[in-house]
Amino acid sequence: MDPSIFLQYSPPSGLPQESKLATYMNRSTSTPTRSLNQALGKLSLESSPTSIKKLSNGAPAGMQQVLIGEFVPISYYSPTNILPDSPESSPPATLPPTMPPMPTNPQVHQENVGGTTYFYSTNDSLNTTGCLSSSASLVGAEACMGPVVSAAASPYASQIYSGTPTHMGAPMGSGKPGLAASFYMPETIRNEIYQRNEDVFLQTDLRQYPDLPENVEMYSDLTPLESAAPHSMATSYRAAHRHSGDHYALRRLHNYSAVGNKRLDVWKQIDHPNVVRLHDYFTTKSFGDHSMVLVYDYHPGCTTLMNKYLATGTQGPNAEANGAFHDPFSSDPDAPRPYTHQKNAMLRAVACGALLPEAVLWSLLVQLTAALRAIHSAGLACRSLDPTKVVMNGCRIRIAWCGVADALHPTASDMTQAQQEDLSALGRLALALACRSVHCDNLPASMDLVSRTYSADLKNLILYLLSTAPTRRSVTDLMPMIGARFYTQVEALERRADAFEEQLAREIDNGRLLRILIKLGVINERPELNMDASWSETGDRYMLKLFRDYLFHSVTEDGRPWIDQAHLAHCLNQLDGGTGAKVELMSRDEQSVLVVSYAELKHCLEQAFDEVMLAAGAAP
Ligand SMILES: Nc1ncnc2c1ncn2[C@@H]1O[C@H](COP(=O)(O)OP(=O)(O)OP(=O)(O)O)[C@@H](O)[C@H]1O
Repeated sequence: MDPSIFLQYSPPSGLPQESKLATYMNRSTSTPTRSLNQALGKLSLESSPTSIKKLSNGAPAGMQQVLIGEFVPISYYSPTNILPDSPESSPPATLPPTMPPMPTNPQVHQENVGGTTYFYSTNDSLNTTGCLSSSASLVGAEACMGPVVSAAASPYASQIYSGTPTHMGAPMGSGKPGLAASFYMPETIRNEIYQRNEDVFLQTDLRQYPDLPENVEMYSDLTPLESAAPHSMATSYRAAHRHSGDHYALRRLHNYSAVGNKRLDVWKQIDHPNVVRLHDYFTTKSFGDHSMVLVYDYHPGCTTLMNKYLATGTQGPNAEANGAFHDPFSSDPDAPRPYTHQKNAMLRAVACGALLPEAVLWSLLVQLTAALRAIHSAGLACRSLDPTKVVMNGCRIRIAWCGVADALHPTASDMTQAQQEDLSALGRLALALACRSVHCDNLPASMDLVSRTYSADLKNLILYLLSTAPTRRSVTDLMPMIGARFYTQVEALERRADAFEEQLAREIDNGRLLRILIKLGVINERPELNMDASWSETGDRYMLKLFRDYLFHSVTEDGRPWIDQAHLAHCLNQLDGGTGAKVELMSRDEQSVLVVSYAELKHCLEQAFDEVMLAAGAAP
């Protein structure tokens, strides 16, 4: 923009009455208090929207075109550019203790430049007000959408995405990652999250289960997790809590006749990342019998270790994809037959790369031993550690349905023996995973495979767990065998946490911008409010309407829509921050330009939205 076009001009008095801005300006009671030069000095043109060429076609005769250089999307993610005058950039401690209200009629200076009228706020307190208003409205917005957070603790100036941290990006000099990669979530994380969401919303055809009760105590929408086997003693369901709507996994024990036992209350206390948490248990007659129901956390997208790593291709959905080991003694006629015995089949598995990498095995073992350590130190035993009762989603495994054995056998008392059996069960599970077969009865052949393929530590750990010596074993004895692999696991988890934190940093502002868009949508072009048909065309709302036009309906010099998503996000961030940066809004009749700060626009937005909310909550 060439400022000389303003400087040479001596302003006429008055606002063109045909301009719709007159409606807004009529509310002003003040007189101009500073010169156009002063006002221009305050303009932040680097981020000004007027770099959009507008009005070239069909501009009324005599009107001065506001022609400014093509808008160049500067680095919107650089805090120095995005918030030139941001009042929020000063530390919260410097804010005045009280919050002066936004003046309803800010002092406005107006200038007509060759037929285009410019309006400037001359209220010097605007910056401060904008800052405070933004804090206030943050609380307002949060109160409307969720828990209130301390506005002062999170100034908006620092809430704009600052780019991928170097420790997450490609190393310098190793070539640029694609632009898309820097804007979008990696496919792996997206797929993982989508898969979980899909699982929660997946509806089973409940006509197949006509006997399912509509409600079971506080739970409804029961969906079987597995097709029921005939004469089954237990059935699993996903269900929604009737009050909170949260999903839970229910385990129903059919024809349950035992009385309650205290161990289930101890199970409820176990809160461990590798144990599916028991929340509640109750007996019910909703299924037509006397059943006991145990209520667990529901982990969407789960599959059992059996299905993931051990089932043959026809049995498990993931098995084929993961190169599952084909059991040489499978009853499946299509399964490859061994030409000699189990050992040969295992060696063939090694040759075709179907065995799990050792790092995966250690990751599973570290998690399982962590779970057992928590369970045993609580004075409990798992009693059912087998691959069908360990579930997995992502890289996390959890022992499922803990406490069911205690519910079924409340009088079983030898806990020490049960814990020893847990360790043996862990040994069998480790061997099965190492051989990728549940048929490891030929122990020498299986151990031979393990020693040929994996480290001595893994072999020793399995031997220790399977040992039948009378000496008492403990899960803590496994620690030296795991050794430094524990650090590998911790490092992998930290890297994963880094990746998720990086994604969170990218997406964290989306909700904030959505809330602003919702507010604008609620206000703009509302046909009428409180019987006032001109509501959206007057006062604060008119400014917002022009801002909406500016944001979404800008056109290039030759009339084509001008769309730059970075610019959109930049403007919405400025609005949310209520910064002192100025924006020039053109009236639709192209006769006037209103120069306002984002602080003023933010105030308008909050006022108008509050009005709508008030009207919405009013008694009919
Ligand atoms: N807490 C949980 N959250 C989500 N899914 C789970 C949970 N626990 C288990 N599952 C899933 O539920 C499905 C059924 O588990 P379940 O143990 O009932 O299998 P099953 O083979 O039918 O065993 P059983 O014959 O003993 O009932 C499995 O696919 C498992 O992945």
